[in-house]
Amino acid sequence: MTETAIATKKLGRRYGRKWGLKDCSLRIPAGRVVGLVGPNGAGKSTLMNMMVGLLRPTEGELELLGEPVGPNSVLERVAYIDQEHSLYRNFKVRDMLTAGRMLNTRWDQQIAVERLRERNIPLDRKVGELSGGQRAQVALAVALATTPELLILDEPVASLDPLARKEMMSALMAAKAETGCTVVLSSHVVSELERLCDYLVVLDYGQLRLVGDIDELLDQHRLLIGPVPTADQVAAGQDVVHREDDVDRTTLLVRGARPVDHPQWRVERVNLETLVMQYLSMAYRPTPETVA
Ligand SMILES: Nc1ncnc2c1ncn2[C@@H]1O[C@H](COP(=O)(O)OP(=O)(O)OP(=O)(O)O)[C@@H](O)[C@H]1O
Repeated sequence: MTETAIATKKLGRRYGRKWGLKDCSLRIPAGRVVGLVGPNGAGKSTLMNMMVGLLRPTEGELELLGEPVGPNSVLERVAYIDQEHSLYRNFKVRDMLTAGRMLNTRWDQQIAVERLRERNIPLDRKVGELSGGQRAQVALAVALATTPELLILDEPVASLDPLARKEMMSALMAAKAETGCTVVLSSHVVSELERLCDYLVVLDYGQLRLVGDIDELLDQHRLLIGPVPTADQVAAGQDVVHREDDVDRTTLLVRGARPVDHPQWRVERVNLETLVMQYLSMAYRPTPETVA
């Protein structure tokens, strides 16, 4: 097992004159559950598609599990589930397994069959006749039967109702616990990822905004809250990520908070949703090439 699941160096992808992702350098340890977060158009799918070999980088380097991404390479050790759950709707479930077996050298039929039996999903049913939640479970069973070391899911629960969402998330957590593989999943909704993920990547306008172990990120940041007139003075001694002025109080998100020597100011821990929202609303002006 390699220690690093994903390593990128100045990775970028351009569509015509516009960059979908630019200058992305990160290193993610193996065995983590990684939440890839950002608003519409942030570059999440662009990054994921490069990881699974569907898009070529325009510039930079990309290694998965210690190997550069390319045909007949590390991709055999990587499974991908896209937003449509990567299934042929006219195939019977059994046919999906046959296709999986023929296309993957690392295929383990028993993993798929057992998972589907546990969820009462009949093998002779057409994929298109299953519910959305069942289709998601078939996609996960097929992906896990390829015995991946890295499992990448592009918004796996976006199209599901709340119950199917919960079932898919539980199935993912159980699969992660059983196999120990690294999981990367994208979402717009931070609260959806909070219970599942222990590592975070935040993208916006094709730029990497924040990356790290979630507990460490939460420990490194604090909210300082106090009266507006003294805000400049307090902010001057801190590494301020984001500042919000209301009528009578200022909230500062700071990194590595230094002691605040001011009785009217209080220091609070930040939750993940606030942390991400404040990084996303940091003053940032996209360059002309990164906007449509
Ligand atoms: N095939 C394409 N041709 C031109 N521009 C593209 C193409 N695919 C993506 N883009 C642009 O690249 C940027 C990043 O898109 P991407 O799909 O990676 O974002 P995303 O974070 O996955 O968004 P969403 O959450 O809406 O799926 C966007 O501005 C998008 O318009």
